[in-house]
Amino acid sequence: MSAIVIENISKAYGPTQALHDVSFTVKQGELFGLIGPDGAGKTTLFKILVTLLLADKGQVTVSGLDVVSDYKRLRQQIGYMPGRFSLYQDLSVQENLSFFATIFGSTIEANYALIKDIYEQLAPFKNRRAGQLSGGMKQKLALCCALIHKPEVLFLDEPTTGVDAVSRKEFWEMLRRLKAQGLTILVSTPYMDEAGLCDRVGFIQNGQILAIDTPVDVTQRFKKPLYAVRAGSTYQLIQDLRQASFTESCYAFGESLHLTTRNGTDKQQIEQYLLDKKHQELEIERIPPGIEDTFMALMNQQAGQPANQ
Ligand SMILES: Nc1ncnc2c1ncn2[C@@H]1O[C@H](COP(=O)(O)OP(=O)(O)OP(=O)(O)O)[C@@H](O)[C@H]1O
Repeated sequence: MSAIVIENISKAYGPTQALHDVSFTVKQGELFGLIGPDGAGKTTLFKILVTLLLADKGQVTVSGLDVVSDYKRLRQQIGYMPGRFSLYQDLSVQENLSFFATIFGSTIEANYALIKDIYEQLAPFKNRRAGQLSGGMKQKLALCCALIHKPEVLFLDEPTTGVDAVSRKEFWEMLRRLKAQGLTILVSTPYMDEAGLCDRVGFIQNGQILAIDTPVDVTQRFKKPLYAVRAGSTYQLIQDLRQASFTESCYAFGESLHLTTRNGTDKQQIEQYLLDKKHQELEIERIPPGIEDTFMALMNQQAGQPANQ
């Protein structure tokens, strides 16, 4: 059964088309990741899903309730953690949590089981003002506040942006535990490494969904051979590869460059070209595509389309 059903949603702000005919569903109990760069339309979509913004066209139901006609009942059943400003900076940890419980007519004690794991990490700081917590702690408190009325569906808009790597990892472990308790979770992120932690991912760019699939299956859409290339001078390497007639795309990925070629150009031909250009310490390896490679290829495909498509 689907917990979230999005059908043909479009939204414009004046001349900016923020969402263009977006449709997809999220299954009950699923951890679904919406992956896309800044400005892709993630926040706009979240605001429509949590009843804070009206779409120009299309329909959405969450837990079987329409986001427009049933918005009051729906607000009781969803938790929303916006990208910013969800906490009262001058209230303490405990006061923030009590406040959010109270506005939903609940108490911290009533739903403590759901937040216990997370709240225990915050307990030593329960009298500290939210504004004085670290980024990672703020995220944990904001998550507790979004959970305190025991929602069925949780919407998390870029919860790990600006949070250190250790806290990001911990945050995703918390999400897996919440999923195990039956929650449906829709989470957005600009970080590709987090995509692999979701049950399914949707790629969004320029207000359009480019692909939806499991993290493993989505990489099957990347059909061309992919090579990781390294050399003594990465700067010169990228210049030369981008000028090569066989290059379709070439990006820096960590320490190496990821290269896709045209017309079946193989490893020997790439090597010969780079040796002719006097590159040293060359390493060329055929590699399987990752989620980020797939997203980049889909984005390029979209960019290559005429603007009216
Ligand atoms: N209130 C607004 N008025 C005008 N344009 C807006 C408004 N809100 C968003 N936009 C524009 O709509 C597009 C989608 O923005 P949105 O915030 O939904 O994207 P996003 O993927 O959440 O990105 P970010 O992470 O930067 O918030 C962008 O081009 C943005 O500039």
